[in-house]
Amino acid sequence: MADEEDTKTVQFHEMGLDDRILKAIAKLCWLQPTLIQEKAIPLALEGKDIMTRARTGTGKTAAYAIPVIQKILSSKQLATEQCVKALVMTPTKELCNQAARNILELTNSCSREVRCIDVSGQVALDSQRPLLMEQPDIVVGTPSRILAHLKAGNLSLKKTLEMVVIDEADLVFSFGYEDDVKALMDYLPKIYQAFLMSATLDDDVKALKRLLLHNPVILKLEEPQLPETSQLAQYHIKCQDEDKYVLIYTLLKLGLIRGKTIIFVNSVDKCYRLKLFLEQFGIPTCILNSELPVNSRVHLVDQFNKGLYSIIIAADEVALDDPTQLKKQKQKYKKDKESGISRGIDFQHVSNVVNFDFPTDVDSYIHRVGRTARGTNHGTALSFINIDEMKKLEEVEEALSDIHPDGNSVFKPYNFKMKEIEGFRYRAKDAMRAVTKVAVREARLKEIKAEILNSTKLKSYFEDNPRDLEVLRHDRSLHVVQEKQHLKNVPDYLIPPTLRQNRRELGRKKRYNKSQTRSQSWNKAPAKGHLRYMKRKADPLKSFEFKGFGNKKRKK
Ligand SMILES: Nc1ncnc2c1ncn2[C@@H]1O[C@H](COP(=O)(O)OP(=O)(O)OP(=O)(O)O)[C@@H](O)[C@H]1O
Repeated sequence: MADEEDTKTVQFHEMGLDDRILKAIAKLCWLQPTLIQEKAIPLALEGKDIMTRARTGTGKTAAYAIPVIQKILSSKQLATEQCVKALVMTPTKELCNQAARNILELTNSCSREVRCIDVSGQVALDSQRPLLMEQPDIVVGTPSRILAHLKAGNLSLKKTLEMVVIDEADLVFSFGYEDDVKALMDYLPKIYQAFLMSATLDDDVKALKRLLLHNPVILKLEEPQLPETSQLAQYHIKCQDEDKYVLIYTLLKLGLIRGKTIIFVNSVDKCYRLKLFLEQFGIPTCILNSELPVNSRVHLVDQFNKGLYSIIIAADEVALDDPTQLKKQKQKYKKDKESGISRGIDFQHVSNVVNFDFPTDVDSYIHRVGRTARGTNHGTALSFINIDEMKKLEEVEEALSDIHPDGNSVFKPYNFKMKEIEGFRYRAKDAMRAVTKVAVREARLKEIKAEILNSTKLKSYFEDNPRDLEVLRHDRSLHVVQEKQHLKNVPDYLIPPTLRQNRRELGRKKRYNKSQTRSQSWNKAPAKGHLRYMKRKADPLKSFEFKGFGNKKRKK
């Protein structure tokens, strides 16, 4: 009985939270707190400084945002004057933007009683001054941006600040913000409550702790670095480098990878190469890499989250997006090279992560794969492995051995017989021929051009120089790789016999779904459990019998 009491999750409504926060949580459909939220929120409400280490995707943002909002709402009841009460710092603009949006979601029932602004945007300091003069309750920014505002006198925290948060704390120093954080200390009051949130507790986080926290509670959750196999299924396919293109095309075209998908590659060039390749088969994708301006990246992730795109091809190189930090960031660039794009970004409802190129280290694998199976969602990770990458796979296997303490590997092999898809290989070769160096260069230029046209900074320049704008608009690229009708459809004879049934079912399901959508207005909604079962069943990566794939021996 006592044990039952101990293991019972403390629910949100048992934490003494304001009704408006509970309403916002209900709107987000969060049924119960995640482990880190369950542990951190009550301690934070007691006023403790907290340092946490919790796995990626476990809801660390809400673990600090909920108590921060609760404390601000409570202080409002005392009719104190409007002032900045909380400072939230993260190492990149995207993460600032994301934190501010999460805070907004959690305050959307507070009818602007809690105001939060994100000052990390690429605009002049002066243009944000009026916003800061309004004394928002929460200010979000990178350490260098906050320091710049403090130095400019746009922000004053000495008398009013009550809470300081550093999210993704392990990246703060390695992104070159050490001096800024140290300089910032002079502008903070003597007493404040602080939270350090991190996916790892390394020496940098410990140094930050010494700098910012007073006698903190350390919440180091003893949990595997990635979710259990029941939530996250991890597969690998052993293949030659040149097979990767035909494989990804086949898996996508035959519907073996379905739902929102992030395909990771190891270079920006490869992003464009793969995009141009897939487009010829009528598979639309969008690209995410650190070359794109931060606004475009934020916009893209937003559109992906809204469901406008379903496949992102991402090259995870570090996002060196703050010019003032560039030199410092470059010095430590190597350390976080791999995690730049994947770190901390909350791509929502991602069904699959595909490592087209295997990541160069364990951390990077964890951060890439951590983009799926977030919160309480399920997901699948599939890694293409060539012979040279086997050692890296073993390193990841070793690092994730805590998921399967019984000694079994966390990876399941994805038995795919390459010879079954020979017909696809010819088509892939045909498509690959069009992906020349010139075409890739044109595609990159096209993207930069689109960015220039969309740039708000250059708007006034183009107003004064309309001819330049015209030239840019009409300067069409010479080598556009077109979608090819004959490649778009897959004739039946190309499909391996074992997959034909799968394809028929796919077609039937599509027709069934259409008729369901039509009739749903008068039909009773299916039970949630049934929906979950259907979704799992419909996920071919999980439900398909790969082992029988053209294997005559097994048929016996
Ligand atoms: N209690 C909850 N129930 C269900 N989903 C939740 C809950 N809390 C947060 N989430 C969702 O989980 C996802 C991950 O949350 P969040 O980005 O805060 O994780 P994180 O631990 O900060 O990850 P990372 O270390 O990668 O930044 C988000 O989509 C969020 O909406």
